[in-house]
Amino acid sequence: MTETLARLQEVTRRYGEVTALDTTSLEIREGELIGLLGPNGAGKSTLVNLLAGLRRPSSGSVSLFGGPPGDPARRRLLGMTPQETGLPPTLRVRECVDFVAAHFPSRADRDELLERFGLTGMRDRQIGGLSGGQKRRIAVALAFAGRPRLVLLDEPTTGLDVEARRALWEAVRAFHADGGTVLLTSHYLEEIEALAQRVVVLGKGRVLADDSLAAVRGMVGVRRVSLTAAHLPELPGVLRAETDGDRTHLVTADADRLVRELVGSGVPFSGLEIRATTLEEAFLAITARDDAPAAA
Ligand SMILES: Nc1ncnc2c1ncn2[C@@H]1O[C@H](COP(=O)(O)OP(=O)(O)OP(=O)(O)O)[C@@H](O)[C@H]1O
Repeated sequence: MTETLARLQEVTRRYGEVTALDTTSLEIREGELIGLLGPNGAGKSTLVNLLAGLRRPSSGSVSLFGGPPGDPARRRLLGMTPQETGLPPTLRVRECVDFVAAHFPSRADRDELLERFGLTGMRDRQIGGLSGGQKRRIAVALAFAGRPRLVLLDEPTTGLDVEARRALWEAVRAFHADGGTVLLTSHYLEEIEALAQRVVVLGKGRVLADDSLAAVRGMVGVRRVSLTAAHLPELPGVLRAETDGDRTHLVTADADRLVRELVGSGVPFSGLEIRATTLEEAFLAITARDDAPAAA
């Protein structure tokens, strides 16, 4: 049976009046690559910090490798890149990797690690002289320095250009292919689609969906209806509308009804296309549904 590496059970975390996580349960099993998706303030960082033992729950329980996350022996099996990191500016890149690795009993090969994250060319440079994106790449690489079993990456590629982002995805994939387990949060839906097998959608501190990428899309059943028309009447069930040149794109949970109404309205249109949604559209539909008043 696959081992559970980390678990939140009915966890609530409050900051004063704000409930950042609301009776949330989640299990991370060995070998998974989980994408944690949610709008600003959904509770993603709070969840990551609870798993890393940096915060304690207001109620409920959190376990990491079968015990309390604050326990140093357990923390040594965990790699983490928080949302914001400060790196010592006077250390050289290789020195910084060695310094972090020295805290772990099992260490990644430094030069291999630098190579994997595209940092070989800057190994002898002082961190203070590097760009924000370069520092971010180092901060992510450091999460892997102690050969962790589980890695938590909180928005790992924020601020990186496309090339650096792709290099980092490759490194995460390679770690996962070697049997590593990863939980990553991201605002880049493309990133979740590119990496994750399981998607957890958080909204207002609650798990709105926890399933495979395909299932999360299927669950909301959202379709994108595109057409060209000079003028469109009011149509039912439109979750979002966008125009792109002369094309109009309508996101809806009931494409059949929308098209019936459109045809019934007698308005001329052409180039009708209906397709499955991207994760972004599915995600917007899930969170929109959560905001909607309960059906009578
Ligand atoms: N230290 C804190 N003190 C007070 N409120 C906090 C604190 N940390 C988080 N919060 C609040 O808890 C809620 C969840 O925040 P959290 O940072 O976990 O969300 P997030 O999903 O990571 O957001 P983002 O995508 O913007 O990083 C927010 O309303 C936030 O303002």
